[in-house]
Amino acid sequence: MTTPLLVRAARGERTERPPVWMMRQAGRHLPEYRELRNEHSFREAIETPEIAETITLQPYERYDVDGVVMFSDILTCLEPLGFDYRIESGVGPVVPNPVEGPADVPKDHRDVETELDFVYDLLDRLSASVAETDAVIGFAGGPFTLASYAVAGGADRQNGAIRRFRAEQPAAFEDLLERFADVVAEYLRLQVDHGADVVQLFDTYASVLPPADYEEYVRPLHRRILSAVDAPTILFVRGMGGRLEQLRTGGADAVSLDWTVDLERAREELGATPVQGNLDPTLLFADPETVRDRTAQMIEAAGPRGYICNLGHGVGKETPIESVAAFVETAKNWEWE
Ligand SMILES: Cc1c2[nH]c(c1CCC(=O)O)Cc1[nH]c(c(CCC(=O)O)c1C)Cc1[nH]c(c(CCC(=O)O)c1C)Cc1[nH]c(c(C)c1CCC(=O)O)C2
Repeated sequence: MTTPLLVRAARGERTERPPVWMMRQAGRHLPEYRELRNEHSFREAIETPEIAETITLQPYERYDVDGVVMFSDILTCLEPLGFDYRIESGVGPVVPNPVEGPADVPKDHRDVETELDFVYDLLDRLSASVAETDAVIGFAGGPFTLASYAVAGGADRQNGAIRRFRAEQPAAFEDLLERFADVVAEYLRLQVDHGADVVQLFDTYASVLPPADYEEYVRPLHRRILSAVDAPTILFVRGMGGRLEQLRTGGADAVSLDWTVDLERAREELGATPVQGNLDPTLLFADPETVRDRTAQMIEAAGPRGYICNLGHGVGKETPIESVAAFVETAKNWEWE
């Protein structure tokens, strides 16, 4: 069996060129995605394995990236805990039955494998349709980010609702995070059973907590979740540039950095820890030549060992295809001397 390039980089190996994929590579910047979404709601698309497979493979076919990220959403993990959700166009995620007080914190969760069987069906398909040299990437949301949606009932600037909940109801806050951690640990563990070669944990919003609280409530859960996963793991939390040590010790094999972090300095601070990132996604609105230059500078700064070429966050909605292609090609044509 051939080990995918992306897996080798996530394990910290030196690779002949950096593997490349993009967060949110399947989605609204692709006309073929928008076309399919005209016919199906978001929930219908992620819950129908045939449709989710088609969407997952769209960026693979168009750009020949080194990994496909299963087309799904972090919000699926709300369901085993009894929360409903939908994605409203122009609004974003909506949770119609949010947590309002301690009594709304679930005591237990439903069976993850049964509840989220469409995800496992999707992964079975992807492991059959993706080449051995390329990686199938699974993922889940982190407990803080999921709890933020469950408490705020939707997107929430600065995550004020969950931060206030933690102050008013500290025990319930801790319980809620624990419940999500249970679901996410099981969810990711099963993704690997169904063929995920790598998994990424997105606790995107967790850095809004003060560092001491992050240390107390969030990091131990990341470590617990990731220790249950029998495949290379990547941890993404936005805004951790000043706290790289907290990210490095989160229990993942590799860390994913946002675009505000200086890659060369981060490499010095992080030592041997593999890194993924971190081109500013809005730079992809520049012309392809500029994108090539900036991507090359980034790869130079990262160096040949334990590095996965990616953006610092997801591909934006109207991003021009030619510039995305220029980003991917720069990594694919790279040769370390
Ligand atoms: C916080 C978060 C969410 N979802 C996700 C996160 C963590 C990563 C991050 O910080 O970006 C993760 C996510 N969401 C999606 C993917 C898989 C596809 C991929 O990465 O290629 C992944 C990995 C698809 C999606 N998830 C969503 C879309 C857009 C759906 C559409 O309108 O067609 C996609 C492609 C919906 C969604 N779901 C969520 C948001 C904020 C939105 C966008 C709302 C909007 O802009 O209307 C919650």
